Amino acid sequence: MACISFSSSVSPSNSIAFTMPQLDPKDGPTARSNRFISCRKRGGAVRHVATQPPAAITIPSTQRSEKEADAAIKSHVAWTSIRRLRWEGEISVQGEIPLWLSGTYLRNGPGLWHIDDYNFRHLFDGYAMIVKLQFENGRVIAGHRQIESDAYKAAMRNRRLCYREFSESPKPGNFLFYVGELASLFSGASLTDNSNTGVVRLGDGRVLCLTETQKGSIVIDPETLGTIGRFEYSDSLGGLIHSAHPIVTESEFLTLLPDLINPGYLVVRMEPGSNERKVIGRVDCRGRSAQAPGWVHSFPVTEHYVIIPEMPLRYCVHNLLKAEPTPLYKFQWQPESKSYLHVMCKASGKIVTSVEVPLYVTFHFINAYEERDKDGRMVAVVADCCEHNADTSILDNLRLENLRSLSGQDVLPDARVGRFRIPFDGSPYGTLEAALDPEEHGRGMDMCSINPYFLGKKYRYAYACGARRPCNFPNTITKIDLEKKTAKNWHEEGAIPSEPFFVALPGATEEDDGVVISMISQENGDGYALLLDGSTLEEIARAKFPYGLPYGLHGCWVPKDQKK
Ligand SMILES: CC1=C(/C=C/C(C)=C/C=C/C(C)=C/C=C/C=C(C)/C=C/C=O)C(C)(C)CCC1
Ligand SMILES: [Fe+2]
Repeated sequence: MACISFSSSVSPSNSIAFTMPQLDPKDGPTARSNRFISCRKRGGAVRHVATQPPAAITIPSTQRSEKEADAAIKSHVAWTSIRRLRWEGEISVQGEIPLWLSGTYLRNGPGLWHIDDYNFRHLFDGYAMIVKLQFENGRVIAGHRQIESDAYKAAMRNRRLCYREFSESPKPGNFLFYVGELASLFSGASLTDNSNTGVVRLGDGRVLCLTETQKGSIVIDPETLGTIGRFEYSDSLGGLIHSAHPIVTESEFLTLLPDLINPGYLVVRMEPGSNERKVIGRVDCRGRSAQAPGWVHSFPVTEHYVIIPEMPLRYCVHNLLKAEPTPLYKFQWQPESKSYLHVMCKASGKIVTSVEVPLYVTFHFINAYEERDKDGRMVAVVADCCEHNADTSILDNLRLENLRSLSGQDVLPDARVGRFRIPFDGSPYGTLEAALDPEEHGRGMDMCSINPYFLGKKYRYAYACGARRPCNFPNTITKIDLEKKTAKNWHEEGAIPSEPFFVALPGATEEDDGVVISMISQENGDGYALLLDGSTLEEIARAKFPYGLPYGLHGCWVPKDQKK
């Protein structure tokens, strides 16, 4: 296998060497209390020195600001670009992996945050990298690979940014250089297809990497991690963007398409084996003063309903096309437009209720369920999310400069499990409260998963990343008990865990019977895959990677024999 390495290293002469990967034809078509049940001290150096220094372009540190240079030296591996385009190999296991765990965990996320000496600004700008953990008979084959989106390939070929990323925009000259027509600036052609936010396995076995642009839906091979090609939606629904988190089950793919022209949302459904989305229904935005729909990074469903969030953090068409970054990137905060939740019947597409709720900021809904009275009549919908206290500052917190330079400082904004209750008695208002005392999880809360069997049903447990303060980023794996209103937290000093992903024991009778998988980026530059017991949150096993892992976002599970 071709392993092309590049470095972001500090040489003794105090100059910073950056070498970027070049596409190689061989690479394919291209409460500090006893709630913390585990806490190991791991010290270590934080200098990152390239193992295979290829022809490096050496840039004297004087060409970069002191702050940037300092951040590059001290940067945690979680915020450091991956050094190799791809790798695969067996990794050794400490502990015991249950033999029933048979299949592949895939995790997607940004892996490359620079082009030569040009450094990206934001965590969400990085070029997508997919990581796999293939579990078989207690062994683990691991690997990673860059996703070959058009945006990534164009950047590698032209050694410059060619598409609009989350916070980065190509200089007009660069874009025209690449695409060549001014009209494209206003057509959406300039938006990225860098599918770095998540990965889903469709009911028919196809695996898609996703971002918020529809064109950024990319089919990959779950075994080789190779990019197969763009997932072409065969309908004519149009539009540029969709929710980054469709609801995917064995029988359907549900998603929301925000309408940026006539503010509203289409709720659409796609069957396994098909590329055609069919409209279930449409809801118009209620925020009268707003000219755009609220950002829908994710949304929840119950057994019979789709919940459409209309958040006061709204898309901004103007910002989508602006060359320079704006404080809220592609969005604007419009509290005067208020917050709403709309409830659509999955079967009829009709809006059954729409309520105003307190202002909120969420990226990730956890789950939702229907509350019924003793006669089976609908009383309310309950919807839970990782809620940022109606404060958008988390987006700024996730700028790479902050992540790299504020490590150990207590700057992570507070978050909670926000529980919405949407009454079905005709009341125009819903409520939003913390589902448990946020101190239980250190007032950090994001990157959640549940037992997928409980999707849309009354549930008790959620797994997420919480905080052990002081910290500038969530640094615990937290199991939330929504019934007892308590949390158990796993923490290791200096470690940054990625989203804890729950895999249920086949035939389990308890909701938390299974394992939790997370990938850990360590302070000393190393990384490992971690398996926790879903019930006790005790460590079952860990398997060390031969290199440090950059932070990743969301994952999915591909059971064995259902990969294709
Ligand atoms: C919005 C548009 C785009 C890109 C959107 C992207 C890449 C959004 C990614 C959002 C993510 C990963 C949110 C995760 C939040 C995690 C949090 C808050 C964790 C907090 C920890 O405390 C483009 C595709 C660039 C263009 C169209 C519009
Ligand atoms: Fe997400």
